[in-house]
Amino acid sequence: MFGIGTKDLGIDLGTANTLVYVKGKGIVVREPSVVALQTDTKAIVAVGNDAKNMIGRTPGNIVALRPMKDGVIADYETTAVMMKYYIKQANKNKGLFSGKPYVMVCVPSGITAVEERAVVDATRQAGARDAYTIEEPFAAAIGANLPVWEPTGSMVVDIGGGTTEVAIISLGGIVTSQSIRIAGDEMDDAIINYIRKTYNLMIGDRTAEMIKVEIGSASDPEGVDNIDIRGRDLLTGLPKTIEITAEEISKALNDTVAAIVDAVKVTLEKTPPELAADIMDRGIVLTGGGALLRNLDKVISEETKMPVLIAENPLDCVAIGTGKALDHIDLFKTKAKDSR
Ligand SMILES: Nc1ncnc2c1ncn2[C@@H]1O[C@H](COP(=O)(O)OP(=O)(O)OP(=O)(O)O)[C@@H](O)[C@H]1O
Repeated sequence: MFGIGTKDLGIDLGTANTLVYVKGKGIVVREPSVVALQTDTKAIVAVGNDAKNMIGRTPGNIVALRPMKDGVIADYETTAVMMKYYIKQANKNKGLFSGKPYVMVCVPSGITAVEERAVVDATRQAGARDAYTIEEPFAAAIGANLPVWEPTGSMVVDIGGGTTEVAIISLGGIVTSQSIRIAGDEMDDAIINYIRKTYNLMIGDRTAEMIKVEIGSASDPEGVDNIDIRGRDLLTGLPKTIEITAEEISKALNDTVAAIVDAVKVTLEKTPPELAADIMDRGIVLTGGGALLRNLDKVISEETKMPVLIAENPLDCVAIGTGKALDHIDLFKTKAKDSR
């Protein structure tokens, strides 16, 4: 069935980052989900890190774009091109696979059938022998080493760039879940809006993300330093530097954090009591880049009265889980056949 040397791939096709996991090797590609194209010919100028560095800095004939939005494909052709590039990259100089690989791709749990179809088709177009999908929070739970196949409740909150996925898992399936299109990108937008309104200063997406990572906090950022940021003064049109405090940024992030906490609470309210008791024992596990926001674990714990843990390597959990799910590919093949 498999070509000699063919290796299967797990791809975490994220709004912010794309990771490729090769069975038996681990994560071999980890790059931003960004592509830079010539505006007229659509020829690719750069993909990944090189393209991300161009965001907000391109001349008129080049555009740097993120083909994924809110966890789903916003630009089909560019997504396929990006995936093709990363599948090739996964094999670069390593000779990991010779034939076309089977590819497992993660998708948000709130995805529509049409959106899921687009992911499968784009993956095939990118060179997969066949493509299967796994729901992101399920992959995150596998990647965080939660006992997903056992008759016990596990709860995972995966906070990515475009979506926050909350799920209760038991016996190899999602019992109840909640997917909201509010996550890291929304935090960046909240910072941009706050700085524009308060200081009449326009900053770019990359600066906003840097501020969030450097001094962002879900609550009480005691001991976090102020930083200087640069942007364009909306009154004079000239570049300007201002100093902002961690308290201000924490306040700017209030609504986004509240929306994430709310999604966790709503999911808990829908959890059957036996599983809720299991989760009380083992705790809620946070994955995804958003899990690294200072004090987010504390705030969720205070609001839910549950223990909260951050997974080891939260940015890698979905990719690891997507890759590990390849060991159970037959389960996913059956599911794919059922829905086709
Ligand atoms: N230290 C940090 N503090 C806060 N946020 C962070 C930190 N590090 C990364 N992030 C944020 O995590 C997000 C990316 O996380 P991740 O790679 O898990 O998302 P993704 O899988 O690409 O997105 P999605 O799951 O929505 O498709 C970005 O918004 C990034 O800014």
